[in-house]
Amino acid sequence: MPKAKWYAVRVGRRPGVYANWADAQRQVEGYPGAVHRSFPHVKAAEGWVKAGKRQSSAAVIPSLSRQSSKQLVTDEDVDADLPSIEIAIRHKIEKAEVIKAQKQEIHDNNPAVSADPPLSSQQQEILRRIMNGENFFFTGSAGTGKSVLLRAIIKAFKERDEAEVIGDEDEWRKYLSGQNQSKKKSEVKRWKLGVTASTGMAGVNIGGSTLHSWAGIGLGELPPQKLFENIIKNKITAQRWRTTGALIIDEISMIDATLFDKLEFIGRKVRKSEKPFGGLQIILSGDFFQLPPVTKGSVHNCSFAFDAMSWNKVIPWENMTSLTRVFRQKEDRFVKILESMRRGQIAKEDIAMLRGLARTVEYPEGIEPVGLYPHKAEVAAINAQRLRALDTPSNIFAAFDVPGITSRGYALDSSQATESLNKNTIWPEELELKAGALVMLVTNMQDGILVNGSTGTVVDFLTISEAMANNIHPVSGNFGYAPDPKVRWPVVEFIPSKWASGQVAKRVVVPQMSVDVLNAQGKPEATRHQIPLILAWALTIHKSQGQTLERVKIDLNNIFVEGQTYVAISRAVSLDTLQLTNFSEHKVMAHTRVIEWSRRLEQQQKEDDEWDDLLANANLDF
Ligand SMILES: Nc1ncnc2c1ncn2[C@@H]1O[C@H](COP(=O)(O)OP(=O)(O)OP(=O)(O)O)[C@@H](O)[C@H]1O
Repeated sequence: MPKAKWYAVRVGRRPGVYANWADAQRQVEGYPGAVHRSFPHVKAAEGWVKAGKRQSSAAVIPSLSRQSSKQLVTDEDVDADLPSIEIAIRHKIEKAEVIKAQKQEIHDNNPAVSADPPLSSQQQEILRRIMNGENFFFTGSAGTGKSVLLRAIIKAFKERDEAEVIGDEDEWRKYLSGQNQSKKKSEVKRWKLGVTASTGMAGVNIGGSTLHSWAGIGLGELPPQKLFENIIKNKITAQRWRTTGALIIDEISMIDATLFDKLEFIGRKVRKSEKPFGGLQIILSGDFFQLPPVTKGSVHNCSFAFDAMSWNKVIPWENMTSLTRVFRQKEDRFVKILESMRRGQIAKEDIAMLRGLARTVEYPEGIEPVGLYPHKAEVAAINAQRLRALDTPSNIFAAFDVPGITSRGYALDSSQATESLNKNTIWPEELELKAGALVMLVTNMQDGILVNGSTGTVVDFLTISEAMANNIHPVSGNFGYAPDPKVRWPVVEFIPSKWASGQVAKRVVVPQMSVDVLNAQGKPEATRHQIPLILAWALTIHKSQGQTLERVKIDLNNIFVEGQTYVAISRAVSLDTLQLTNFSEHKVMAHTRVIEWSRRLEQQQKEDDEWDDLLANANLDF
């Protein structure tokens, strides 16, 4: 007899529980932001639908209570008239339920996974070798598709080891605490792939955690033996080290040599194997010519991961590859300039040409470029001043943060969750918007057209139904909760992404969505519900790393570290849409040790290629 299934529609035309998919499908198909799933028991399905109703009201209360403009709330909105103490009490009660329901949700809404292009043959070959179990380091200039390849690797692991990729934390806990002994150890699901990055923001971008949190090393400053002893005291962390099959570390350029060696030592000790990292497969990605490790002393004297004593044992020369094809920029001259700038060089004729880019670029749709600056303080001041200058009403959207569990198994409180989200994501705790504001999207949309870095202007504030009545659709992302139908969300006119897709300008409504800071088990440590926009008149170069900006204005006046000029300029897609002020030859800086090391890598690759050609052409008749 086939198993019974109940179809629960939380958000759709008529929310409820349906006995067959055809009925449920009618409620969700084509419905923006529809949320549904199936259950084996009717009670569970009903409970999930009810929990959804509570969640969606709880989710918007904090936003409503802090909106400065009444105009945002429609007349039927009763919550807005409740006394604030009553709202606070209701919020507290409902929050507990929200957290409970939140934990049940499988977080497959990874914002990083949008429609990526097919891999090039070089990307495919690296993917093949990694899936074959080899340790690997792939690098390449900005825009050569490192992030695209990384997402493909994560996807391939997930498809191959489906059930085991994330593992079941609760099952592990039970097993480790002596419950659940009916199962053999080999039957308990376990983690297979560690997805990490050197910084929280890079971790969020690939749907992973920080390397520090995965490894359970805190700041990583203790001696290696002490770190090892601390790790084995925490069963969850120790088991993670022992049972992970492969570990991804993105933005490896920001990990220093000492930390790399410490981690390699811990790998051997915890996994009781003398193989590098104790046999854990290591997959590294990053560009040493971009931003260097954050060091306590002078940034110019930092040590890089490739300086580590264990580096060559972990990654032999033949397992390091530089991606060669630049996809972000299409103009040959721009690609060549960037390539030499990456190495700290610039030709005389290019200096003159780059100085000439100080002009103002006029754009047909009137949407301004994003400004990139080295320092946080100047960014905040510019955005605040530009917003103040607009005489349209101000609308403030407060984030709703939900605490989760840390990698070590501790529950965060709400202020810790907010702290973690502020540190590890770019999503604002409070977002003030006005019609006329220049904004940037901070997540990838599922259509693959609007991406992290797409910019546009706020043109209006509308509820979802008002927007739909005007043929303006919500962005195609994962909302976490259904967008509150009573709130007037910003309508944004995004610039045409000709370079990415050949599409024309898009006017869309951007409601509240969600972002997770994940713990090492792939579960949320903290979740923020907020509109995924930031003000974009100014942005730090640091935060722009990894982004593609169609229109960009860069001021190099206060550049202070190697790689900064290169990171900033390589965000642009063409020289026509780049405005560059305060450019001078000495602002182009690359770290001398990175230059030397990279030369050796290229030399090695050249020799390998020559050998391959030689062998291919040789008449080897054995
Ligand atoms: N195989 C490919 N075919 C076509 N376009 C690609 C391919 N790989 C990457 N791209 C595109 O090139 C752009 C840059 O890709 P990506 O962000 O992965 O580069 P990156 O090397 O990670 O850059 P950065 O170092 O600046 O972060 C993206 O728009 C991406 O969609």
